[in-house]
Amino acid sequence: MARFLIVEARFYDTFNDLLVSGARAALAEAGHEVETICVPGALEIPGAIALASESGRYDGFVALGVVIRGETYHFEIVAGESARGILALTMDGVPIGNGILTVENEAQARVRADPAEKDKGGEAARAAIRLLELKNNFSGN
Ligand SMILES: Nc1c(NC[C@H](O)[C@H](O)[C@H](O)CO)[nH]c(=O)[nH]c1=O
Ligand SMILES: CC(=O)[C@@H](O)COP(=O)(O)O
Repeated sequence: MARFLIVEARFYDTFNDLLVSGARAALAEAGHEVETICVPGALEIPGAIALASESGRYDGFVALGVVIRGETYHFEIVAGESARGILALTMDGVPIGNGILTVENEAQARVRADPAEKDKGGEAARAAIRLLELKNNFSGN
């Protein structure tokens, strides 16, 4: 059993509830413990994971959030830089699954957040589980 932390940017409650539900179901199915914390937006997720990882209290992380395109370039920043920050941590050995939806509208978000549809929350959790398995295998644990 491992301990995972879900770090969610709770920008859209309805979609986040669906994403968290899917991630929790995947982690429970694999027999892992899970805690959840909230941050203001997707840009804060990589920093929150970095801080939590330094604590040594968690084995893996699931990043969840919803970024919906608005009128300005800010979408590219929020979507791209949150992903870049997560990948930088992953490349540094932190098992993270990225379930931050980056979509054009709410209809696209709903289909991807719903565990009965594309289940991107569950998908991100399974990715984090797999990365932790690889980390443990490569380190001989
Ligand atoms: N527009 C969305 C944001 N924007 C907020 C940023 O993520 C960040 O919190 C702010 O720039 C302060 O640093 N965040 C989302 O998660 N989703 C959005 O659609
Ligand atoms: C993804 C965003 O940051 C977006 O929701 C902000 O909307 P806008 O670009 O219209 O300010």
